[in-house]
Amino acid sequence: MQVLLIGCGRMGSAMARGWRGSEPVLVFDPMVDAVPEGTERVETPGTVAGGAELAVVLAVKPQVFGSLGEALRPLADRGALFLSIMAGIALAGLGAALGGSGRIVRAMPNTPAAIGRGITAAVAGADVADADRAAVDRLLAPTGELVWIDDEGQIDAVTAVSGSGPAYFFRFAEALAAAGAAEGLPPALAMRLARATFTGAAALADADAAPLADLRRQVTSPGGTTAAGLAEMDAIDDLARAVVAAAAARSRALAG
Ligand SMILES: NC(=O)C1=CN([C@@H]2O[C@H](COP(=O)(O)OP(=O)(O)OC[C@H]3O[C@@H](n4cnc5c(N)ncnc54)[C@H](OP(=O)(O)O)[C@@H]3O)[C@@H](O)[C@H]2O)C=CC1
Ligand SMILES: O=C(O)[C@@H]1CCC=N1
Repeated sequence: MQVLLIGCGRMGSAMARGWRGSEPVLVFDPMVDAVPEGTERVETPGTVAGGAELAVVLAVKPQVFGSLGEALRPLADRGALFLSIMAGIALAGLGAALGGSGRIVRAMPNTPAAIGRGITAAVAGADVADADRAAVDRLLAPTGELVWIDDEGQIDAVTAVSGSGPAYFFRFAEALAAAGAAEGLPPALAMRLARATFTGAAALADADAAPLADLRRQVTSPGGTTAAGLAEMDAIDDLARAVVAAAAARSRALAG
């Protein structure tokens, strides 16, 4: 299947790198100086040839999409399959912008997609056939796991948990490093310890299927240091609730 990528920033270029060699990839992004090796730049997306065998991947910021819908309509008219990874923009809004097309899949990946370790949730529009789902399975395979959901109403929460989620873990590791420095460690050593602990804990959780609560208990000696630290973390549930609620609310607001 030929791919036309609209927007070649962080996520778009990560996906394009994964497709190289397996799918012919055209890129429309007037803002980037160079497109990824093995892909071809196009100047006017609406003139790209191809009908049902063309997949148009929407990877611009949601705020930019409004100015692009008109230019992409000819592709929808010719029956192209659309795959949107934009936060917030609902299938109904995408369909309206594309002149009523329902051959649209709305997906929410995350940045570990760049190394094939992402997780994406996707929901299909009304006119998406089984063959289209199979095409999306193939397109997203290089990015990691894919889970199909039936209820589009869940996408805002998905965005808030896994779409934005990598940033929360990075932020916590940054805070852990800062706390280590405040406790007297040289900042560079504190950051090294925090980062290695973060990636090591993630690798352990990946290698061991035990519930996370069990992995946590394995660290926590009764009456020991971890128990003392965890006792200070009671607010984490409310914090996580506020973080996810804020991100989900922002996702809903981006729909405009
Ligand atoms: N980053 C993430 O973790 C995730 C992002 N997403 C979604 O993916 C989409 C892209 O995000 P991300 O890759 O981070 O964003 P980027 O800003 O890195 O990428 C968007 C690209 O589109 C370019 N662009 C701007 N205007 C146009 C235009 N009119 N036509 C074509 N290209 C244009 C941008 O150029 P310029 O930078 O000069 O404006 C940039 O190169 C967003 O909708 C976001 O919601 C989804 C999941 C995770
Ligand atoms: O911050 C954002 O809006 C995008 C969507 C999910 C991750 N990044």
